[in-house]
Amino acid sequence: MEQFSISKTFFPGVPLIDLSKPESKSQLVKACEDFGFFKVINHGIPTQFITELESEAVKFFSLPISHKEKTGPPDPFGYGSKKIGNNGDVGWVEYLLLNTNTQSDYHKFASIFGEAAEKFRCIVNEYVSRVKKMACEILEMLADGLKIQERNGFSKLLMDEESDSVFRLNHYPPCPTEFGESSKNLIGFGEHTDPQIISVLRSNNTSGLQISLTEGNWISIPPDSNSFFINVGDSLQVMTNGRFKSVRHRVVTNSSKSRLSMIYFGGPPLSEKIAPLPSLIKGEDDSLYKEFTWFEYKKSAFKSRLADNRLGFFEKIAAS
Ligand SMILES: C=C1C[C@]23C[C@H]1CC[C@H]2[C@@]12CCC[C@@](C)(C(=O)O1)[C@H]2[C@@H]3C(=O)O
Ligand SMILES: O=C(O)CCC(=O)C(=O)O
Ligand SMILES: [Fe+2]
Repeated sequence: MEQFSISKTFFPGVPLIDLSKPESKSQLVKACEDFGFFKVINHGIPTQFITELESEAVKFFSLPISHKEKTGPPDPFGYGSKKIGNNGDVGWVEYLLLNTNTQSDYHKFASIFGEAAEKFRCIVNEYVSRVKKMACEILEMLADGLKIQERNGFSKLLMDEESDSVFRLNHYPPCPTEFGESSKNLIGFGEHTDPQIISVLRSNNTSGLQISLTEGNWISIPPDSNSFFINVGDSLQVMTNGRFKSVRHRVVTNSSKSRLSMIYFGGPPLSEKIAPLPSLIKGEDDSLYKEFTWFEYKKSAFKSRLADNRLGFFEKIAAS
């Protein structure tokens, strides 16, 4: 028993997956089963699209607060600072939440960027479409690796015109304190799991991201601005009937450098039923989860606190 728990908490390091290698398919499946978290290289996204967006983001966050606030509060899209969600969570972070399918937020940016608003939106759109394509390729390799008949079983949900996906820019300013060391554990973004199917994160070279594989133990993830970090979301955990794990993660502040991250959250259409794929269970009765749509899950998620176990509410209680 003792040995088991030790081996369960042993973390050999972030799985590094080279998407150009044929063996990456089985490595992806293993990483999703073991940790729900991995890093990809040879992802095919030219650096130019990443650095261009990064410099737009830097420009945006360096605007005076009064300007930035004109694009907020996040309703749910727009600029937000410190407050995360609607239920009392706060962090040492400012962010921009954007819709990936419509330009409904465009007017908000036009008011502060003027003509540059169009350029900003173009750069975001270009980046999002590339990252989404990569996310779909990964989801197809995963479906293949799980021997699901429909290779696009997961990816079609992101490809759907109605896909409810989100894009986020997070900026964590340096968080100095008079007491030096004590700023080490300040929270930038509180612990949580992402509700969607898959999240694709790119950050600058400032540390802060941590994942938790066992309660209360946090593993710092070394930053790498040339790679993408991928994490399994709650919806993919459900669609694989718990075989893939939605990873708990958080961001702690840095006392001297600012961290900038950009994240694509690939989600299904609102009306989509989230349930284990038939080939991953013997019968409907073997689903670990009650039936729900993405709309229902999202609604419930937005009523929760960041750290809540959102899936718990949708788990079937084993008959005693
Ligand atoms: C307390 C919160 C804040 C939430 C909703 C709810 C639970 C989880 C948070 C996230 C995490 C992933 C991106 C996001 C956009 C999402 O879909 O779920 C976030 C959202 C927000 O930052 O507004
Ligand atoms: O900003 C980061 O690096 C991660 C933030 C995060 O987990 C999120 O926005 O869901
Ligand atoms: Fe997250």
